[in-house]
Amino acid sequence: QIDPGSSRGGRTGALTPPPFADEVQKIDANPPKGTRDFPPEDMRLRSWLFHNFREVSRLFGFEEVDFPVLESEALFIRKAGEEIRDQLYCFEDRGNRRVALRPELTPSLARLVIQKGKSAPLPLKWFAIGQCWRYERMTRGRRREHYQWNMDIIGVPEVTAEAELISSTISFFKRIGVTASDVGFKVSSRKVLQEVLMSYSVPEDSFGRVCVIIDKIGKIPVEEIKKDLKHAGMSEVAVEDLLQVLSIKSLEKLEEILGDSGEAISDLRQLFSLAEKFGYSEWIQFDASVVRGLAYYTGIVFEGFDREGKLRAICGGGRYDKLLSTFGGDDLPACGFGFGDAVIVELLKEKGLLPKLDHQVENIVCALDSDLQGAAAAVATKLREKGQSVDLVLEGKPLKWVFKRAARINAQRLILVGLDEWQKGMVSVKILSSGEQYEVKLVELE
Ligand SMILES: OCc1cccc(Br)n1
Repeated sequence: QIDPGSSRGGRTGALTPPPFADEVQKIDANPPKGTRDFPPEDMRLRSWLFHNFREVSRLFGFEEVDFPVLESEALFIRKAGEEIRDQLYCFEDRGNRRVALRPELTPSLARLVIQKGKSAPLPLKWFAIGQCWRYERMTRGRRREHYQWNMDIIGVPEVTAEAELISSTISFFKRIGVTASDVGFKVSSRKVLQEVLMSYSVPEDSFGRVCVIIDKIGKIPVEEIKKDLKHAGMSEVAVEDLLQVLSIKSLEKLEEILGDSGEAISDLRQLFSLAEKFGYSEWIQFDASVVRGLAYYTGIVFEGFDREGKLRAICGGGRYDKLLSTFGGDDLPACGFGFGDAVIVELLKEKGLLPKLDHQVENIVCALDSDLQGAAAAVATKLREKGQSVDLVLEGKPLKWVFKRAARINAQRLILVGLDEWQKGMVSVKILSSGEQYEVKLVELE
């Protein structure tokens, strides 16, 4: 609030710099590199997206949770060489604590599950929508923040949990007009990998690291993949054999290699059978190469992709049965997915599925005389108390300006408060789409 006595107090006062500013410093109006503002038109799209995230979560009986954007850095320190670690947005706070802007939501969810302990009866079905951060070198011009929708089921060891989660993402796609011709899910299990690595006696503690390397297949040259795998302790033969297995695209072929008695095959067979019952078989396919880039997955993993192959993964997730115990919690089975807010919008643009979302107001209320500003406020309040949206014109403006604003905000009705009508307890109403105009008693204004 500027002191009315100051040089800027009155509307007509000369616009000289206020006494407290030693110099006028023009700030950079853009947000920090890699981050976005959400002006109204973008915020309407984001709100529409989040509304659909929330609606699907509600339909699946999930409860919303949230966590701080700032977490202890320790939550994300894993030694598997993940990209998410290299790009951690971390710093030391004024209390000399190592903290980080969360790069994902799952570790926070695991922390909250541990914190709640037995007070949160299993199974937990929680969802969250939160902003996640990474410090990406801007040479790649990529974003440093995005919003992620996460759905997680804690306490269910059966593959029914993964089948339910995939069903929820497909429900989301269908709600916004995306079909199985646009998007598919590659599904596999890290137990496939585990069974191959065990047959070559690759140490268990290399597992996470090997998964992170394999997730780079298709993103970096295969020679680099092979070099990294050998560096992670795999023999030449093991590497060749593993890459052979990862190229398998059918469960029958996989069974030939792994046999039909392992957990990997049994989990996958059960998942594909459940997909049939859920009615989404056309959306999913087995693809042994999908491992996802997070070290903590231990079983089924899945990834939503655009069938035209133009975009990065749209969403992804899987089972992470060991994460809670690595945080010192109980050995609880868990699975979940993350669904970012950016790639999906690129897909909607590609498919011409962006919704038309205009700002809309039911009423614009305007006093025809400055002495009636209070009366106009009373009319606005009455309508708002009836649940109607009102844009109240807050200053004396010519009618031409009012009509222009009414058009810009897509107002349905213009309500004019004029002296003659007001003295009769009436206002004049104009339906802007038809031009119909009438006077109505204030007490009867609906
Ligand atoms: O999908 C990985 C990720 C994490 C944080 C921020 C952004 Br943008 N992307």
